[in-house]
Amino acid sequence: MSADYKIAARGVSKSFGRKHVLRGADLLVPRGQSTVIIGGSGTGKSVLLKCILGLIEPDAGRIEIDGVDILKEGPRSRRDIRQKIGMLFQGGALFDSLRVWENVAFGLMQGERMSARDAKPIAVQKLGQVGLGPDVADLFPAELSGGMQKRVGLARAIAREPEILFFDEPTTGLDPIMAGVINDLIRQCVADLGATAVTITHDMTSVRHIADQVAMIYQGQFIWCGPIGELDQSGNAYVDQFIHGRADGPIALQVRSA
Ligand SMILES: Nc1ncnc2c1ncn2[C@@H]1O[C@H](COP(=O)(O)OP(=O)(O)OP(=O)(O)O)[C@@H](O)[C@H]1O
Repeated sequence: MSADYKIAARGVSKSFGRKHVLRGADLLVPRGQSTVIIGGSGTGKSVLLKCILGLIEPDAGRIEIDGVDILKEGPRSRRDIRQKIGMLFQGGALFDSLRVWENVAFGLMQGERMSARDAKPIAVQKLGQVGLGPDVADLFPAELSGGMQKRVGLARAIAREPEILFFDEPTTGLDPIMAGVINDLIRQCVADLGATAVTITHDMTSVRHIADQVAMIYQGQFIWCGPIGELDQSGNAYVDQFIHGRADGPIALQVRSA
């Protein structure tokens, strides 16, 4: 049954001390589609992606990738599974001491043992895909604007053409035109490479542009999941309030009563 899904997270829970961040989160990610996770700040979206990536160990639940429960696998197998995933972290997470092209080519050179000579042209081509010219390749991250660093992070995520792509707020800090370019690129990765994409974003324009499926998380659980075409008629008051950015509604009431 899970084989229809590239990723199946079931009953995933994670607490940090007394803070219960994920409380039995269930998320099914269809193969070769673009899933977008929406939800308020601090609701556990990044923590869930990090659990799937194996960077955070959940307290309970199952996480299957291609039908394999990764939580039951040993370190080597987990590493192999992680190789399938390209990730754009929220802050870019670039290596300051490496040049831009070395950052982009990092996975190619470390994971696939490609020589610098072979990897550099691929890095330059990926930089081109995110709208950065070859002159940027030899710079260091500190010499770039925040938006440019984000695009470098994106080029790094897609460099190895992974089967799974995670994007944590890919358009935050970008101007609207560049955000459009990045949204197109995410769609292109899914359409042309057949990748399975999971994106976290607060940008509703982006949601409508890139999502096949939308999942909304609230208080550590997924409370609605459906095709993008049904988002406006979800019949869920929490979803409605969130997508329209209304101050009043069940979410605000929860905040006030907290
Ligand atoms: N390693 C950690 N140790 C302790 N607390 C953590 C850790 N990682 C995350 N948290 C806490 O878990 C909660 C959820 O964090 P998370 O980054 O998943 O939120 P988010 O939904 O991605 O929010 P945003 O939209 O603001 O990025 C936060 O309160 C955060 O402080």
